[in-house]
Amino acid sequence: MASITFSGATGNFSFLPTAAVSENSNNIKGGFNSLKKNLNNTIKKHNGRNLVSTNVASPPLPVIAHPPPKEESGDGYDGSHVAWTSVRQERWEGELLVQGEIPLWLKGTYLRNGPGLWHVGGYNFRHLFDGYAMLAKLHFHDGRLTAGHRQIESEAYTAAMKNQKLCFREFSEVPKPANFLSYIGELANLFSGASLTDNANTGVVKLGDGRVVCLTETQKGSIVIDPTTLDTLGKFEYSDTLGGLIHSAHPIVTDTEFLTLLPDLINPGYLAVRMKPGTNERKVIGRDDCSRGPAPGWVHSFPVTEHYIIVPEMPLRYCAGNLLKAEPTPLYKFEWHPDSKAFMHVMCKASGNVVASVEVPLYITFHFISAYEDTDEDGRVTAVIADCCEHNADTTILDKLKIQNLRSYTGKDVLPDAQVGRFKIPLDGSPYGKLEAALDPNEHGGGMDMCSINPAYLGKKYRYAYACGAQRPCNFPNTLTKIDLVEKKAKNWYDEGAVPSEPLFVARPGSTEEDDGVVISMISEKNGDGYALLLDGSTFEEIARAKFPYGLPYGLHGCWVPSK
Ligand SMILES: CC1=C(/C=C/C(C)=C/C=C/C(C)=C/C=C/C=C(C)/C=C/C=O)C(C)(C)CCC1
Ligand SMILES: [Fe+2]
Repeated sequence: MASITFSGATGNFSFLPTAAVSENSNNIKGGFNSLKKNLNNTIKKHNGRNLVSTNVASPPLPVIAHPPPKEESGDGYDGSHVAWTSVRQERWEGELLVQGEIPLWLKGTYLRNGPGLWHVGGYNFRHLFDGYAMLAKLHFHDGRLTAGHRQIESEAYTAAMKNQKLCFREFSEVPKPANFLSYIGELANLFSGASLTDNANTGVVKLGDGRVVCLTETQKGSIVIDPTTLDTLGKFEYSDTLGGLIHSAHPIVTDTEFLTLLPDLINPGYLAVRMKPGTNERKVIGRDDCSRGPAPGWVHSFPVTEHYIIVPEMPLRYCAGNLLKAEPTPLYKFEWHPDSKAFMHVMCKASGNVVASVEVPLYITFHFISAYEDTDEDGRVTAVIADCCEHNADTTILDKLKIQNLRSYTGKDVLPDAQVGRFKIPLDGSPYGKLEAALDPNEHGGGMDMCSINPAYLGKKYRYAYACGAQRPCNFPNTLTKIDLVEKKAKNWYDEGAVPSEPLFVARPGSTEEDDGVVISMISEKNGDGYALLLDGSTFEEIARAKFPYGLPYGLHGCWVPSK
């Protein structure tokens, strides 16, 4: 879609034709007229306002971003915290005024994906993970910052907008069948995967060949986007015949490969697969049978070391019965099976052989931080260490992430505790592994999730992790935390009322220290505002922030696309 660029006395800005089409507007075609109206308002309001940027690297900039009128969200929610409020409009792009200094070496685009719209045709979704995907971008260039956001045009989103109703099965939502016959058809669609969503609202990755793909847990929800325009380019079609409907939402992606796990719901186990850059074909590395249980454990993410793929087998297991249900069950598509125990498996990347399968204490994790090989004094690998954001084996976190619970914060401390869970998986044939807190959880306020590390340390022994932590009372992680796994200390960033999204570490080119770089996050504020935030990776002090024209909802995961 072409953009229209306008230049004025106070600077120039571009506005995409559908940018002013409110998500609530029933008349999509009428959007262009309202665009023109908004545009005239924008021009009038910005004429003569020449705000000075405090960024010494760039010339004074006009404010070129203008919030659209705050419309009623359409879901009966007045938006007291923008983190849990549907995005105001389908898309926007503009340059932001920077306070502080963006390092001149920071050249590239931070992309962040996440749910952004939780209602359709007057119907409100129940869970955070149900929302239609919204991509946000922060493009850093010469100390300046251009931002934008846009809904991903998945089939699920497009059909919902066209028909003004839910048309595909989301995390907790199921379309209502019109009658019994359509219910039977719906069941058939479920078995074929046709009724599952392709709403790619979880993550975004840059493949080794440069393609940028948004992902969710359904394989059909792999969608290629343009990292500059945020255009939806089309489905990422896997050209192999591996089949299956779901995969891990967090593949491990490097310049040379894409590794992921495909859970097998029929013969409980996992296929580990590899896809090379420039291809769409996944090849099997190996298969890992589940040790126990009626189905594989939920595998939202998994870690790797230099030589191994670590396959987690949580007692929170997929449940085919729950997949078929029309109403959400207490644990959605999953079931908690403590009797089936918990395991960690280690598969050799080269041979596909499973070299260790150990029972570990019960655990709940969605996000692994990283893993590495532990060696003895002779350099022999004796164990694998795998770290994760672990929710004290308590599934209640899933319920806390219901949109209603997030919106109805009363000031009570309701966020369940979490820890940096450190697994030690012996490779000497012993049947048991260990799980312990890697540091005192009070260091990060007891809550924690949404983590990243310096990507150069993927699979290697590392010291620092960046995550969201908690300053209590809270109902959701509300700090950014830098965790030092050697000193067993954390340094925390906090801004009252702020909900920060997953911190992403970008290394300074040529750096030799693990924490030499910046940490990028996007903040949703209680008052409806929001800003991009840059922290120094080493001191964890703020170095720059830039206010968005209006706050954006909370987003899940991001990636860095360096400029060429
Ligand atoms: C759509 C279907 C599914 C979808 C699964 C999805 C969208 C899962 C998303 C999971 C995410 C975003 C997990 C994030 C966790 C964040 C936490 C715990 C933060 C905690 C803070 O304290 C299936 C369920 C796969 C079934 C098929 C259909
Ligand atoms: Fe995730």
